[in-house]
Amino acid sequence: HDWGYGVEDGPSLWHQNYPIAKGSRQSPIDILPQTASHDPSLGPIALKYDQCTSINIANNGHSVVVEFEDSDDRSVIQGGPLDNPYRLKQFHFHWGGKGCRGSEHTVEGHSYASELHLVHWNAVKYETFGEAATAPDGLAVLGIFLEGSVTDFKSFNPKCLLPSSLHYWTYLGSLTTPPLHESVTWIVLKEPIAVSEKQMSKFRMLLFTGEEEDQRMRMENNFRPPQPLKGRKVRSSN
Ligand SMILES: NS(=O)(=O)c1nc2c(F)c(F)c(F)c(F)c2s1
Ligand SMILES: [Zn+2]
Repeated sequence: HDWGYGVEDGPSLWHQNYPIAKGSRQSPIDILPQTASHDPSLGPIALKYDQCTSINIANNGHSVVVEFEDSDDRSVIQGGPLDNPYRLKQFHFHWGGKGCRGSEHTVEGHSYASELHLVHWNAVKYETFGEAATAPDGLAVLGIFLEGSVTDFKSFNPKCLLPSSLHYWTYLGSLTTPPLHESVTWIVLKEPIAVSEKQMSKFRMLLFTGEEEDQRMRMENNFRPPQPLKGRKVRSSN
């Protein structure tokens, strides 16, 4: 891969191969709740994951990704800032090496141990995920913070990964990994979910490299730091 999270290929160098890294709607951002404008026209988000069909789970060298069958509207997110339903394509995580750094979005400078991204695409307007991924209203990613605490969570359907409250912040942004397309309507839930240190340690056992490579690189700190807001408005649901 021509990018990573190390000293030679990390986020501060991505602009060399991906100039949009310095674009006007990059993600993640630091969310300031006090300056987020409450928008009463923002309705609740609706998640329909009941018939969700996961296909596989893989280590793609940057994260652990669970892919879903997206040939129809069986698993969609709609409502909130979205004008039509967006189909669930995959979910994946970002995390740190230890402690509470690891999330991509931060809230008043506060990081969480990890961040779950549920990636959806606008199949009403676009034929394929690839096409949607380059369109300004092509993707909707639901971000959920994971906070370390002593609890356990069972194997899951994404539905049970959700916190009790679906209150959210929303803003127009980008993919947080190359190609960094500015195609994402971000919906970040305010309430984190709890995961145990044991679960976090399982993430950290994943490798950036293949098992067979001699330099076993532990996968950790696979998060991009917050990017300039550049005049964007962050809106808050009620
Ligand atoms: N971290 S993210 O913004 O949710 C996110 N990045 C990417 C990405 F770079 C891709 F190439 C891709 F195919 C994705 F589906 C996502 S999803
Ligand atoms: Zn992500």
